[in-house]
Amino acid sequence: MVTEVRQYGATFRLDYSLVYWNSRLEHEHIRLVSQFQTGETICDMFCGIGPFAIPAAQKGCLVYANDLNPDSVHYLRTNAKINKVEDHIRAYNMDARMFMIQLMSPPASETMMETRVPSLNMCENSKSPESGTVISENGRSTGENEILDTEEIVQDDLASIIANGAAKRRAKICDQDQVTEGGSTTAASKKNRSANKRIKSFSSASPKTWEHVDHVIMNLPASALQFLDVFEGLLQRKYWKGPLPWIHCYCFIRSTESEESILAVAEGNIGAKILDPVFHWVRDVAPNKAMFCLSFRLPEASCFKENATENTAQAV
Ligand SMILES: C[S@@+](CC[C@H](N)C(=O)[O-])C[C@H]1O[C@@H](n2cnc3c(N)ncnc32)[C@H](O)[C@@H]1O
Repeated sequence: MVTEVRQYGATFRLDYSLVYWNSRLEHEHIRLVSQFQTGETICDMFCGIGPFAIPAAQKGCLVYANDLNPDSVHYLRTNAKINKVEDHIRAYNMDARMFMIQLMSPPASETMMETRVPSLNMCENSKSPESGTVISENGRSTGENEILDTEEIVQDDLASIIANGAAKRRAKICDQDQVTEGGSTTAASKKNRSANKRIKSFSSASPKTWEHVDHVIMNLPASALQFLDVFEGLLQRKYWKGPLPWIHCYCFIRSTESEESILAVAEGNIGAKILDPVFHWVRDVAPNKAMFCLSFRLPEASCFKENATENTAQAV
């Protein structure tokens, strides 16, 4: 059932049977976006059909928006067009951990004139490395995701990345014209050539996400806390410029839990102490359960951990 809803001046087209939508979050979407400044770079790890991404883009932010549900990404793109903000939105269809790893990995050819920008590896065609990673909050279809059309992420590495935690990985991005799909290899050179043309056409205008992003949105309240481990060792100190990003991680707090216990879980997953956390009550979802947004600046001790280890190893 395709319908259109309006939120604060933006129009959203969606099919309720295929994607997640909750009108009760309207105020929260706008509250968070009001914290963003024009020109900032935003990563939305669980974007749905774009209720954060579209207003942020309307505000003049550049938004890297990802969802594992291909139908969500389809409607995200549709909504970007309807609201005339396509230029400010980069859409991805992959697992949220892989999305962050890919965005934050500098391309091998950083120093070359023609920089390949992993952040532009947008997923009309992308493959989730773990089909089992769809969380029930996606609301709907798990759908088979597609294939990365410009770069190959080696599947074994991705599996070990997830298994070992973000601190032990760096996604491999290869300069090959072939894309591996579930063990078989598909020739994709023609497709890649056209994709690369697309990349070159706007890579100069895109910020280097491995150098800076301002905010990361994680609205998957039942399990976003578990995804915080992706930040451990995610950034490379030698590339990063400016302040570290704000993380906005949605979660549920039950009557048996407290802000302190949730913070302990977040710190355990991120592998560092979180300074000055801000808990914002969003809404009660049940008599004993409320939705909150935990916002904090990514701790240096977490995101540069891998580099610290590497440096130590080198020194030895
Ligand atoms: C609670 S909805 C939030 C959607 C949107 N941000 C909003 O506020 O309406 C969570 C979204 O996360 C997506 N999702 C679930 N598991 C995911 C994963 N592992 N990686 C990326 N997206 C995922 C779902 O498809 C769903 O659209």
